[in-house]
Amino acid sequence: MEDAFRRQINYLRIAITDRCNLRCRYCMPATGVPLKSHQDILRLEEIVTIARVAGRTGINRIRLTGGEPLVRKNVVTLVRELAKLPAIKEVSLTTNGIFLSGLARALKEAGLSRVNISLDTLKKERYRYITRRGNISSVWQGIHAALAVGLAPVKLNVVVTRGFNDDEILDFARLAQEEPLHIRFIELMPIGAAAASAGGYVSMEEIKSQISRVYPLEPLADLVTNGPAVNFKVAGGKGSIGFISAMSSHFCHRCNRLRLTADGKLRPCLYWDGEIDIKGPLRAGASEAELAAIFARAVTLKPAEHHMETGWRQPRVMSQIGG
Ligand SMILES: Nc1nc2c(ncn2[C@@H]2O[C@H](COP(=O)(O)OP(=O)(O)OP(=O)(O)O)[C@@H](O)[C@H]2O)c(=O)[nH]1
Ligand SMILES: C[S@@+](CC[C@H](N)C(=O)[O-])C[C@H]1O[C@@H](n2cnc3c(N)ncnc32)[C@H](O)[C@@H]1O
Ligand code: SF4
Ligand code: SF4
Repeated sequence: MEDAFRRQINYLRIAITDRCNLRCRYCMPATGVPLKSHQDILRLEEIVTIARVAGRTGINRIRLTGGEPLVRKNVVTLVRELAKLPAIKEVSLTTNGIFLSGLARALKEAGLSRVNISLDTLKKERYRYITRRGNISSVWQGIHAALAVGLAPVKLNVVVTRGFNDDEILDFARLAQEEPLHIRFIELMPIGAAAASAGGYVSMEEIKSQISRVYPLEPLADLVTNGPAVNFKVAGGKGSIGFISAMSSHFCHRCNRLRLTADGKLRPCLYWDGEIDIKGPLRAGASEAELAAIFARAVTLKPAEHHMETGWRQPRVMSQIGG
């Protein structure tokens, strides 16, 4: 589908749960967020129906996110059903990695293509601090399991926060040189729990110039991606380095996506709060053609770009949108 700004929309991010086993400080409050009832959350077969309809409208790549997608019961079955849909060329996953080691093989066998794993620090105590409860060893077990079963390329998402983990930029760059890991530095977006951080992000240019002084970077075109990262090779390295510059140099002009929230709303943009209910019509018996028309309407509502610099006045936090 083409939107009003001539962008091709072919990618759907599905938040399969609003629950999470962590409480990352920039993502949600310490107390968590009020969870939707079981009844309000899309059932797995409903997600598959919506994905099949999405396929009719030109969506051919799906990413599962959340909340934490691996806390959803039967996530492997869901991946298997989605990967079987003829129109869908790729099913990928964004996860905090804590439960990945036990699921990686089954996910791969079910048809998952690849994983992005969130890891903001290499230090055990810092990891516990930023996630308010996580054990970094479990994440490393997940990363190794993903590499072992071939959920490649394995990407690590690193949200950089000034004064917290910006002293680890070179350590992550070294990791990209020594291991087949693709490190993506993400500018902190002032959304949800991070709403007060507008302007406080560490820019891609700042990170890149710090890295370039030690590790020469060359543009890299062939890393599998459906997303906003700009990627570089580290000279002589096994992995790569990417930048997701949502704030300093946004990529909205090449936006290709819609989002589906766990409670069944189609969201045309990460930032804007316009949402269209698709769960209601689905449960009321709408045909697949009628549901496809809802997708088409969501695409027409996509804005040209975000305006995160003007703040965040919405009730949702990031875990309720899926990142
Ligand atoms: N501003 C903005 N940020 C996004 C968008 N999509 C993803 N992000 C952010 O990019 C970061 C990485 O997202 P991932 O879930 O790993 O997905 P991706 O980078 O699109 O995935 P690849 O296909 O591997 O490139 C997260 O912090 C997301 O919140 C988007 O449409 N707009
Ligand atoms: C909301 S999480 C959901 C998936 C999974 N729980 C995880 O952490 O990977 C998706 C991505 O959004 C990122 N994220 C969350 N809040 C963010 C913010 N305010 N700015 C930038 N990225 C953010 C996370 O670091 C993660 O990589
Ligand atoms: S970033 Fe992911 S792991 Fe962390 S609290 Fe948000 S949803 Fe959970
Ligand atoms: S902020 Fe909105 S318009 Fe910009 S890339 Fe993300 S979803 Fe697309």
